Amino acid sequence: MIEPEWTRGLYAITDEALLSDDQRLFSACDAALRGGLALLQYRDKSDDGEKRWRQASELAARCAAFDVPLIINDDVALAARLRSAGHQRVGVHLGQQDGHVDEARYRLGPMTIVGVTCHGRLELAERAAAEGASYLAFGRFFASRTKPSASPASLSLLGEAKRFGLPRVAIGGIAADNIATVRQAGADLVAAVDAIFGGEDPESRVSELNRRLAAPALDS
Ligand SMILES: Cc1ncc(COP(=O)(O)OP(=O)(O)O)c(N)n1
Ligand SMILES: Cc1nc(C(=O)O)sc1CCOP(=O)(O)O
Ligand SMILES: [Mg+2]
Repeated sequence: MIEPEWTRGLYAITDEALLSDDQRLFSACDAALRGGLALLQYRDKSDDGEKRWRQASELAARCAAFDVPLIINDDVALAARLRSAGHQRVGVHLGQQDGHVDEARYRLGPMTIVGVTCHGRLELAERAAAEGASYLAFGRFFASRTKPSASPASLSLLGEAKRFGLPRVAIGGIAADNIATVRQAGADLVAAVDAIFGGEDPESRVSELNRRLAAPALDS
């Protein structure tokens, strides 16, 4: 089977504190897309529904121009609304408290990307794989400024999770100086917030992360 292009590479995640208004959000995401992303996740923990709809629909259009899927964090209803509005390459990321894969698939369609947080636990990955997840996210692997409270995970998980046959995402404190480590440990996709959006010039940051990601993993 030919792997879809989104299954390897860099996965950028937005943050409403770092990208605090529409202009910053859209220009930073455009720059990151120009640098070369496999996936972009819209992560906004506010309860401002009007803002979330406005920003997510604009990002969906910008991602479509780069042929990059947009993943909506937590919110299946928002993803469903975007799909109804014609944004077909919109998926969802679910944490352990964010609902079930089968329900998301039922609402969003069988081909939709539905990613699942598995923290540092293979049994969560096994369950997510059995329920039909599109990718398995593990972390955090390093100290994270964005989510310091995230529980730590061991790098050896990434190799062990190969048996599920799904793309493995590594997240948490990943930056230019450690991205090769998670790649070598088996990550197919590497997710980052601060390393991409935590300073000037997201395009150069993404290019540099991609350059360091290019080394093949030992288990590929
Ligand atoms: C790619 C990716 N991996 C993990 C997470 C974390 O999801 P969750 O545990 O639901 O926590 P919040 O992001 O909702 O705070 C993620 N968003 N993306
Ligand atoms: C949203 C999120 N989830 C995590 C997990 O471990 O589940 S770590 C994290 C934050 C990732 O941001 P940064 O790249 O800035 O560390
Ligand atoms: Mg969540």
